[in-house]
Amino acid sequence: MRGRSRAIPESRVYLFIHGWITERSPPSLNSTAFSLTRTDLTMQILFLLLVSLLLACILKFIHSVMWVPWRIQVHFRRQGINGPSYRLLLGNAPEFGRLFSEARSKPMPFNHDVVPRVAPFYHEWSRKYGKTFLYWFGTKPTLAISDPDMIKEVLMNTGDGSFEKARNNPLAKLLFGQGLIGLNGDEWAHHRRIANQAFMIERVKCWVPGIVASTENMLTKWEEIRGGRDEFEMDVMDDLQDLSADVISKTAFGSNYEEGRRVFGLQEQQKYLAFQALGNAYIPGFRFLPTKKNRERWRIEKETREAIKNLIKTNNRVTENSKNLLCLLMSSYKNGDGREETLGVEDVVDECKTFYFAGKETTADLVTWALLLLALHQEWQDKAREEVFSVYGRKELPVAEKLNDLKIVNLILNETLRLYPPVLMLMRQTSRKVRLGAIDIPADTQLYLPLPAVQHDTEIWGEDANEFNPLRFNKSRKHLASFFPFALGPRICVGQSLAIMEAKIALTMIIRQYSLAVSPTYTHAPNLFISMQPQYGAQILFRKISN
Ligand code: HEM
Repeated sequence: MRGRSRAIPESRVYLFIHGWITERSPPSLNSTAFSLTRTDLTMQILFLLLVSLLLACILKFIHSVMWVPWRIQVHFRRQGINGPSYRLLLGNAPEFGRLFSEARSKPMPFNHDVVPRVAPFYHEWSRKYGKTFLYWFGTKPTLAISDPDMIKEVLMNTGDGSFEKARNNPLAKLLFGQGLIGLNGDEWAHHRRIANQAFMIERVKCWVPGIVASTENMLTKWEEIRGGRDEFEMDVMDDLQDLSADVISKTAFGSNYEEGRRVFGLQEQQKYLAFQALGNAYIPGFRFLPTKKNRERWRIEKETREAIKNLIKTNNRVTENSKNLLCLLMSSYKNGDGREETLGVEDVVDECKTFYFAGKETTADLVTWALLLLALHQEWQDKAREEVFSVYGRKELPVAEKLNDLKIVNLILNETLRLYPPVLMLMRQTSRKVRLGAIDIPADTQLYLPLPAVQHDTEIWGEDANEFNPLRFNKSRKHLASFFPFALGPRICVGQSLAIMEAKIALTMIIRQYSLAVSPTYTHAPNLFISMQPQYGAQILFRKISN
């Protein structure tokens, strides 16, 4: 027995236990051999740790990409909610992409049944699975809900954390920084209280002369293009985007608006870089790698922030700027419990980026679609022009006090926002388990509120839901959440009054000067590119109206 026990030395016992049995001769018990044994032991422990770590990762991976999605899918199916099946890792992203490319591949007749083109996945899946269905964005479950009562409950939720803004891809932060659009919780509430003060209607009215001046500049350019002809054709999209950028720059930076426009030029470059990245799958951490495009993104971000900070410094010295957004955002306000609140410089920089991102394309889209609709529906164009003549005459420049008298223009803008809402994707996220109507929704489920589909729904709007009929806004609506182009509730668009004011002024000044017709070169193809835009431009024939 003694001989056999000596035949298996201590060191080999370890090796055996850990499966590394070798034919090495037993080391003698001198100090070198002892330290070698300790090294081996450390290696063994490290190896064990690594194996355990790898196992844990594999288990976590299986848990999050297979078990959790399967369990959530079953959870919804038991409640009668179906949808396209979850596919490993990618979810329904490939079908989502395919449906969009198919929809974009061909134009449509000039009617207003645009949902199949701008929300093709909703169109397809709601017909197969019903208006409430579950789909997967990668491993993220997304519940589409179109019942106006449920939408109202989600949007009107006042910050108990049940329905938060869905978290953005970190790259999107390059576009709007840590501004209102991407914030949640107390930080959002703090920014929002100050932004609400800055966008109070009385303040927005002060920006009217600036908006009128920008529109006049645009019309002077159009007159140069006309060059004395009776009729000329123009794609209005780019000019209306420039007008919108000009207006935001003026409202934000007052007399420094030229420098402001340079900053927004940088933002425009950033937008294209960000969208290139957003088009690809997001790889965590990739944005920190010094690739050529990332270095370009960082450079633009640095330059933008520095330029806005310089504008803030200049702004503080110029007293006539006291009405601009920058100044209003830098001011302090008393909150509900009487405490003074302010935003820091970095916060103001983020908000300037946000306003540009949120306000430029959206407002330009509204005016673009309104002009196209008026060009198509001549009877409404005539009615709107008559109203403009009766409110402002043929020469008077629009003033804030009379904008509310433009009732027909208002109906037309509402009907435009119903049929062609600039913002198409409204997303929320449950931060905890919640009950919505009769549905139990687990935490971390995204909610897709199909704004265009609800606004075109024949069950809500009647058989003529896809017709252009501004008069429908003369009657009161049954559901608050059947029309929500600016969202609803606490997160309603902060720039709504500015957008409507700009759209009214632009329409007024354009239709007073020109009669419009749809150009034969126009191709109807509403498209989701950040917001709803005409894919091939908005070509309109303009005919000068003699005074
Ligand atoms: C026709 C033009 C516009 C439309 C249709 C529009 C639509 C919307 C919608 C639907 C939301 C809610 C998004 C969501 O909750 O997911 C929103 C939020 C927002 N909009 Fe607008 N918007 C327009 C113009 C503007 C303008 C001109 C500005 C500012 C200059 C602006 C600034 C914002 C901001 C900062 C938010 C975030 C508010 C918050 O979360 O508290 N928008 N907008």
